[in-house]
Amino acid sequence: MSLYFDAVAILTAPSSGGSFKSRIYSARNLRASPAQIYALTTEAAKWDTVLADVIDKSGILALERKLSPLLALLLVHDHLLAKKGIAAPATHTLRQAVERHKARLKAEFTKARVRYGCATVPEFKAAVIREKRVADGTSHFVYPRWVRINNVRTTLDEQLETTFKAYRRVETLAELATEEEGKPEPRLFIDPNIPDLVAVPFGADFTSSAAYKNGEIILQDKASCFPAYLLLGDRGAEDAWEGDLVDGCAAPGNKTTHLASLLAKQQKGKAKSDQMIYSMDASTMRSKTLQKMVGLAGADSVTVLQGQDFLALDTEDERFANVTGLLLDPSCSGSGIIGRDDVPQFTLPTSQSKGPKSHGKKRKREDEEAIESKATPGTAQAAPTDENDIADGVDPERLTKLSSIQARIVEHALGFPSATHVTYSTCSIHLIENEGVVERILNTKVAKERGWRLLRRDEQPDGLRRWSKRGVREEKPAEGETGPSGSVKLSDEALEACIRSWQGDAEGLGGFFVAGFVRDPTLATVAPIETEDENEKDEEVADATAEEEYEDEDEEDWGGFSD
Ligand SMILES: C[S@@+](CC[C@H](N)C(=O)[O-])C[C@H]1O[C@@H](n2cnc3c(N)ncnc32)[C@H](O)[C@@H]1O
Repeated sequence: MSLYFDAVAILTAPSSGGSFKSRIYSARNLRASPAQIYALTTEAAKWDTVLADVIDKSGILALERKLSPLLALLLVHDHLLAKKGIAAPATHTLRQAVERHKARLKAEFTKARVRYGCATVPEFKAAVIREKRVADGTSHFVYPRWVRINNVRTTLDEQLETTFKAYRRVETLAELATEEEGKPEPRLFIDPNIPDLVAVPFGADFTSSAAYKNGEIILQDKASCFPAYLLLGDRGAEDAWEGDLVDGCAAPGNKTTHLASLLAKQQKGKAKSDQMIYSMDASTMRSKTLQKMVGLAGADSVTVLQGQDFLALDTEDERFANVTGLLLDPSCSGSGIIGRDDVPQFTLPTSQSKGPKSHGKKRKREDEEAIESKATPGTAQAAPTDENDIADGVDPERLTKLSSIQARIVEHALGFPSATHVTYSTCSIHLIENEGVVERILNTKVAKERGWRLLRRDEQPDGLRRWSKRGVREEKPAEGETGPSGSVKLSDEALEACIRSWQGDAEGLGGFFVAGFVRDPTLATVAPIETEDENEKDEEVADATAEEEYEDEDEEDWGGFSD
């Protein structure tokens, strides 16, 4: 089936649970690539009110009987806004049904842009998005576009002089959301917590900039930058990180490339180091994305182990003898991701045609088959929200299984012979996947035997020490709602060591959790300690691992998309 018919089918199917993205990736019977369907539907949804108006005013639904309102909206989106236009041969009947009216459509679109007082399409897009946020009551949330500077290829100063030259620096995040008359002024906020991270207004689009295409800048949400910074900190050339690193659950590669960037910065001015970053992902498809992103970022220090299950990595393997730091960001419920469960809702054109003439139920198969998936925008990097594509939902059983795997993964990391620092992170808001895993880890045999403890707040890198959102002791559903609940028995100091972020506040982030573990030989016990019934634990983990499907294994080759 074609891109547009697939998109219509996905958008009109009854909900089968899970996030919109996971529904696309797990759907069978689709002809177009899931990445293209996702990009088309999410992009078109941003423009729905404008496109519905343009279609209504141009009157094409009354004239083109083959077009349903939703199909017309998707086709007109690509006709007016996709670089290559509609993804179908020029002779295709549906493409012709839209292109016959191109002068009218273009004129109505231009009139709409002028009505919004915008000189360019990107400005128009930003204005439309702003208007929608006011309409749905989320305009007070600040969700900027976060941009990380890749020190492997460039520096913050260099980018301020080039990519962001026309940007005016503002002192607060809120100023990025300020409404302005006429042409919005490009504004830039330099983040006070994460080095080399900046924020720009949400509508800013860098996907066609040289810096983005060359991997000099990487679109990565702020909270997603916490783990690598927590691991490698504010070191300089004098006290640079020693030893190799492992990123055990790495695709699409945001945190791996961040590790490489931090190492590159620490080593500036020093002779080329032979330090290695071993980066892996159990999913072979996602490993390809990882490999691409590492290449784009110029991260030569990274060796990608494609399709490698971190749990199957032999801690005693000689290659890893010098691994001192590990970053673990395993699959999680993704409950902290903004807009995760939103199936795009479309405002549709209203002037409907009287319906297809005689094709009826037997819509011409050739129509569908002739449409090829070639026009939906593709970009060079992963979108920030691509980090967690697998698990979803708040089914308590699922959360318990996820937390078992998460704990098992961190526990495995603590067993690397030379490891001194480990970080564990999720983009989940649930206690069981966060503080619950930390509590479990601190009670493991390996943690006690080897003297692992939490990296205290006062030991954390400056920017994270100053971050105020910390671990929680209890999770309770809000009044009148159902949801996971639970509590942990961690000390106040341990909860202060845990770092959190939440959706819907003035920080401009989604829900995220990270904790650092550090090995303190003075705490190591001599005799092994049994903390749990080992057999029972192994069985539980084996069950959970067996059920942790890599749903994305069927993904077609990743084409990338902007959010
Ligand atoms: C949250 S995503 C990682 C995002 C990544 N750290 C980033 O910043 O771009 C979790 C990844 O862990 C991978 N994964 C899950 N279990 C794994 C395992 N046992 N070994 C290796 N990778 C695993 C999944 O395939 C998925 O790509």
